[in-house]
Amino acid sequence: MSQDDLKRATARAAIDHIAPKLEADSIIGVGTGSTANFFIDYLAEIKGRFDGTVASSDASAERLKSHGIPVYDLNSVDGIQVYVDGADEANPALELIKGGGAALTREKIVAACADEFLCIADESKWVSVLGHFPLPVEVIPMARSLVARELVKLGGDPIYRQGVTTDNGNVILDVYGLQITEPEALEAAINNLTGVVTNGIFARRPADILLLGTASGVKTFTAE
Ligand SMILES: O=C[C@H](O)[C@H](O)[C@H](O)COP(=O)(O)O
Repeated sequence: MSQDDLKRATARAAIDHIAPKLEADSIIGVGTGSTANFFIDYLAEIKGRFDGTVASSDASAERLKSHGIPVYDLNSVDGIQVYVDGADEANPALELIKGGGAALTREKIVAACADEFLCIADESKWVSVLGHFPLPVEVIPMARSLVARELVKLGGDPIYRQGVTTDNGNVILDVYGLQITEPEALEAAINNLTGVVTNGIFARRPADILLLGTASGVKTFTAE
């Protein structure tokens, strides 16, 4: 089975998970990335069984609209029933690293609004300790060097992601070399640096459920 097959399987499982709970006024939060894209394509098969979506990126909004699925501004909806998104890493507490596609800030905002956060990922994303994947940090452009120096003091090796501007007009530093043994503390410490918009650790708001695509089928995890 290819990695894409595993992503498709977990995206399909997400549809099976949410479909029975949908109502005519349901709003679904939709994430960003290749796994989320498979989810969007399957979501099109059940459009009309929910009201619409809130997207975590311009790219996902465009893909949703291309399928004729309504996309709302977050400020115009009362709540989000479920948020479905991929991840770059997930640990047994369902804490995540996200932002490989530079969408981390809007993803974190939509996740924070959601009653349930359903993470969909292939088994390559499963780790015991977060940090092998370089941690994305969204930074106000003029603060890039300042924040990079502070990240070095925290033990990381930040690399500027050349040529990438986020949907919010900011830049990304990818931080290598972190062994994230205390995700919630590091998430808070990095977010507290002047010039940081947010970082890709999702520990304050971890996933509620992880659907992990494996060679032996999709496995369901809840936080330990
Ligand atoms: O910014 C991007 C998001 O955090 C993605 O959810 C994450 O990078 C996983 O993407 P993919 O499903 O393509 O592996």
